Amino acid sequence: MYQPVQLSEDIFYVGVNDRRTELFENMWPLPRGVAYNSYVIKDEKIALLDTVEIGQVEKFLKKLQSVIGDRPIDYLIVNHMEPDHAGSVNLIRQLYPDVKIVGNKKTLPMIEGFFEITDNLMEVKEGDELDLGKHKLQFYLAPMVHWPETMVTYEETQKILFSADAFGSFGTLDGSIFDDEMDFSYFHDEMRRYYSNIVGKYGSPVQKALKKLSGLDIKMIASTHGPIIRSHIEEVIGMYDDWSSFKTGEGVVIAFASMYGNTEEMAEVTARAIAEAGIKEIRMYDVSKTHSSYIISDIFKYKGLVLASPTYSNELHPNMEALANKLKHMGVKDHCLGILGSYTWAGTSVKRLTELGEALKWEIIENSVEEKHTLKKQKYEECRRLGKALAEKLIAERN
Ligand SMILES: Cc1cc2nc3c(=O)[nH]c(=O)nc-3n(C[C@H](O)[C@H](O)[C@H](O)COP(=O)(O)O)c2cc1C
Repeated sequence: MYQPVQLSEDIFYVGVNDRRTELFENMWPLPRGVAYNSYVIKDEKIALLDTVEIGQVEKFLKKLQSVIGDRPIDYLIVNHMEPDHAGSVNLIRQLYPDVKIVGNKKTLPMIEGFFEITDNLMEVKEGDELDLGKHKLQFYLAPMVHWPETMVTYEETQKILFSADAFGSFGTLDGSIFDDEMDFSYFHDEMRRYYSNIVGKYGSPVQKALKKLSGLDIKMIASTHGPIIRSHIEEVIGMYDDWSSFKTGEGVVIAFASMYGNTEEMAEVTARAIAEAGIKEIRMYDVSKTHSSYIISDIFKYKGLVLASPTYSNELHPNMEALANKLKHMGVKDHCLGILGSYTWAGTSVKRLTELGEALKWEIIENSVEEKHTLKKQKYEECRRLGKALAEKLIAERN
């Protein structure tokens, strides 16, 4: 039996926690689980806003029915078609055969494609309004945040933005559902890891959506993952603005690959020089130990980056190659890059990392360091110089 959670007198949270799934999208680790949020508005008409991942449907239906009892659902608003939210659409339709499924012109073909549902569909356009009685819903398209059909729904009377995946976070809602019921800073890292890895490629569509929504008076943001935000609205909009415009802070991520420790030693020496030059935020990651989602999340936070890799079969170390490919695929912008490499007979890792930095139009710190065999005096000094130069570049940008 679940206690209903109210956003307002007639608007309820009916989302669920998933603490069992190891990998979100079978890719991203979930050490703190994930919440699939769904909401229901109980008015003259009943509207359900998004559903949940199908594996969680039993809990979801219990919650939903504890709110609406025997009343039918009139509208199912599909803000986003990803299966973690649209996964239960078919079942809702079977249980409530008269429900009208509401989406935009990109949603409805997906409803047909995924569920073979072709009737009782209702297409809405930018700015359209749906009257539920006391409550009125407005729809705004947010294409490529981060799927093409994504839209958000604004409830006018309570001024709640149902924002689909935007402003979402990994992590379950452990009793506290609203940001002011918890230490919200606990969610910052998981929110950024969610944004950077899932949405991060689509900075410019996010910017467009933020501009579009800036005219709305928003009192609450109800995303499909993570806490409902009502006390940190400006802060999270600011965070999204920074991340989507690739605005970073002072600090350095050092990501290295190393089989025998030669490249790691170069990274350590460089890190020490960066610290001595006055940079306080340094995050060093072994790409073979730490999942790339955490490294990418910190790359979205800090401007400085050092990539260090041995040459491996004439290429980058495979785990560095994987990270490099993700960064390239995401089009991560505006970083200062220091490059380190180690080899034994013919080095190519520095060349490859330079190509990556150039492809992403990053500022590459001069004099990348490539050492043959173990680290010796001359290259040791070069690593120190590189670290100092990177730190000075970041410090020069203060204010
Ligand atoms: C499987 C394998 C492939 C390698 N391929 C190359 C190569 O193509 N060119 C080269 O110069 N060194 C190559 N090496 C040597 C390493 O790049 C070199 O030992 C380097 O110093 C290792 O750095 P680490 O101690 O950080 O792992 C290879 C080593 C291994 C184990």
